[in-house]
Amino acid sequence: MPDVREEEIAAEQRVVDRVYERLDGMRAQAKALAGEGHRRAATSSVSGLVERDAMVHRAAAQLRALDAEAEGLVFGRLDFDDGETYRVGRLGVRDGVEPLLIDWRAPAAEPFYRATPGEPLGVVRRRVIICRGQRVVDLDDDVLSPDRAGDLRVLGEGALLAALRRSRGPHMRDIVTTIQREQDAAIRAPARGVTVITGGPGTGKTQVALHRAAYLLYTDRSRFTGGRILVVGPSTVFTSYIGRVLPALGEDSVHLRALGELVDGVTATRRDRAEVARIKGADRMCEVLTELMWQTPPAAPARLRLVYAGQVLTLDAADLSAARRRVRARCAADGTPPNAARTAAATVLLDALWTRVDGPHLDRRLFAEDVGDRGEFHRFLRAWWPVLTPERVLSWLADPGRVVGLPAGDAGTLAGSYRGRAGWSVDDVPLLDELAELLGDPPAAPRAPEPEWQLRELTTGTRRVTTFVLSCGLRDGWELYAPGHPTPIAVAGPGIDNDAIGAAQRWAEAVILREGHRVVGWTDGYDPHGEEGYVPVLAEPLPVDEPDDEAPVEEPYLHVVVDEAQDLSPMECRMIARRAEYASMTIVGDPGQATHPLAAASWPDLLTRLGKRETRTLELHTGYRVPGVLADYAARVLAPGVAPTRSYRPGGTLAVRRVDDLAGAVREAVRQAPRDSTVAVVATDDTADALTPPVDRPDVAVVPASLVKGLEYDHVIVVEPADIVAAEPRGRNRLYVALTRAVAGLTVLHRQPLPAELRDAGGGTDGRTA
Ligand SMILES: Nc1ncnc2c1ncn2[C@@H]1O[C@H](COP(=O)(O)OP(=O)(O)OP(=O)(O)O)[C@@H](O)[C@H]1O
Repeated sequence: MPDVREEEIAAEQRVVDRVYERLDGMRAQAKALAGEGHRRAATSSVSGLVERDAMVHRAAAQLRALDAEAEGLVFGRLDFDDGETYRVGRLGVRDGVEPLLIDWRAPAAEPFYRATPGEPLGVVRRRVIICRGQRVVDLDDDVLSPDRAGDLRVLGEGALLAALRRSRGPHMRDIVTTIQREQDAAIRAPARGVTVITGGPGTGKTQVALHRAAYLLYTDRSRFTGGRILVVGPSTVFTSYIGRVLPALGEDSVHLRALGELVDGVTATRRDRAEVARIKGADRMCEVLTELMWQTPPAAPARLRLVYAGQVLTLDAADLSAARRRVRARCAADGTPPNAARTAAATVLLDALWTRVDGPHLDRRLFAEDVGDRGEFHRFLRAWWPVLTPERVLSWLADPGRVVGLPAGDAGTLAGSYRGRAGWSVDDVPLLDELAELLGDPPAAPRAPEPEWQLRELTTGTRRVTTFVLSCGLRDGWELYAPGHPTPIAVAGPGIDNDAIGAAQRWAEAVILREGHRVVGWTDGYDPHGEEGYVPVLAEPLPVDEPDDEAPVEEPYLHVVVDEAQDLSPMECRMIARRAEYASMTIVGDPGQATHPLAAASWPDLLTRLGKRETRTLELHTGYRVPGVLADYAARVLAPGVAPTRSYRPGGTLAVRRVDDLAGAVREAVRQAPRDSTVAVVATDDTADALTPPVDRPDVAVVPASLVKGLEYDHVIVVEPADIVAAEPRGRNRLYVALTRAVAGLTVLHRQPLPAELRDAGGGTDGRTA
């Protein structure tokens, strides 16, 4: 006889089967929608294409979401005190009007993450349904009776422990089944204003930030369409680690970018040393860059020489410098940026040249017209006042003589960082962004004038028309031409009499409508065949999304999420603030892990840098990554005043070893790490360069300490903590970050004495603590 549990599993299986059946139906519908879209495209009209694109896009998004969510689709069940029951899953699934599955982000699913015995919210039982593929394998029930109030440490303990024990892949997985109460409160906090989410290592801040993005997209879908949430992470290693979580959550309308990727066309992964980062990250770089961009470009000609009215006119280097200063002063008066200042530069140069002209009989205006039109003057002007790119200007900093506004020592350090560099550093990206803003855009080239409309123009050759043209004449029947097309887009054939202008116009109006335009009236006009031609007075586009050849206008972000925000320098804040000007924000971070030399002293300070005011702060207290024994060890280097995290994860092994041969000890520690686990060797950036993973263990990563933030591994081997501390002013925090990456095992290897706080670590410097 099957026991109660098996019966319950079988009952859940029946529901899960129904949901998957329905999912198959939804998939078939989405495929049919895509097919219909392609069929419409066969009409090859503009509106057909637009419609096709929209349909195919919608169908593809639906299919993607259905496929991404197919695994573990149903994961929860809530039983209420009024007898109502429903299932919670990764997607909302209906069968007709009956809701089979509630999307985890829907308000109705909230009790799944919030109900406790003390505050049951009407729930009598909360069940986690554990599936493997489409098969229900286990159930985990919380009975929320008031007599168990205070009994519950976490929600869905069995499922949570199972999730924490699950083996780790190279990518972060979502936590929709096991989101905890305080995390849920942060995920579902209102979108408006600025939400600060803070907590120690492993408390799920990154998870919360990503689930929050998915939640906001779900609850405010009409507002957030077309990629209008920006999520910023500290490094490309980090963004690729978390990159799979969002699609798995069913969302692809999010721009996920590392700090080093925020400027289009640049992907920076290298961080500068702390003393360089301190200079590049400071606000005063704005002045340094402003001074820099008005300087004479290195390749600019040093002399202007031309002949006018038989006289040789010359401007030498000193004259040209003076002229450049005058251009800058003029531009400062009306806020013209350098890239829009070439006209001002021409005027100033002509003024300077005119002072060289000898001859009271000569006319100033004629002189300016003559010289200003000459090719040689234009060539000089383009070389002397080129359009500048941020990359070009920033590279000038390799010359310390160009650094204005910094103490000599800093100027030398800054210039040194640009000599022999391999590509841009992450710390350069805010400077490139600032320069893009400061340099401005060159004035747009004047558009070619529209060809003048010629009524009843007679011509025999083909010509592209600028509006729809209904043409009748040389051939039988009527032909309709569309803007930009040299051949007719529709031919009425002999079906409409050559004299039936009204009928032909009605036919044309129908075709034009299909092309997404509305005709307001007809008049005579250019006829491609040289006979009778009629053009619409106005054929205005219908309000449809026409495919646009022009560069897309960048939509402002409506919400910006910043992870590891404790580390943002003032210049990085300016870069993010530019993208968040009209956006609400979620700021996520841990002051205990702040390593940037210019990290803000507090959240209010950081928000001031971003030009925002805090609206709400939510704190996460429980850590799910680092087992207690490792968390306690790491907390020894935690800055005073920062509260350590309460760890929920059981187990963990700590080994601290003093060794003579560091490289050999690293190899040995790697060898001992289980094969099916993820392993990282963390060392100072300089040492990491010299350590290579053993050839037979490609799964072992050697990670410079500066890049390990936000990542996690089953086993972490931290090499020479004293060096990590000594490498930078906030080296202690860097070490804290390195020590809090391990999910199961931490091995600390050292040849030098350990930093004082870590000495006498439980089992001694040679000990192993479990
Ligand atoms: N509710 C949860 N259920 C299951 N796993 C969880 C939960 N919350 C967090 N985790 C896991 O704990 C680990 C740490 O999460 P996450 O990286 O989001 O923490 P964090 O606060 O951003 O850490 P850090 O500050 O060190 O970067 C991850 O493996 C995550 O999947």
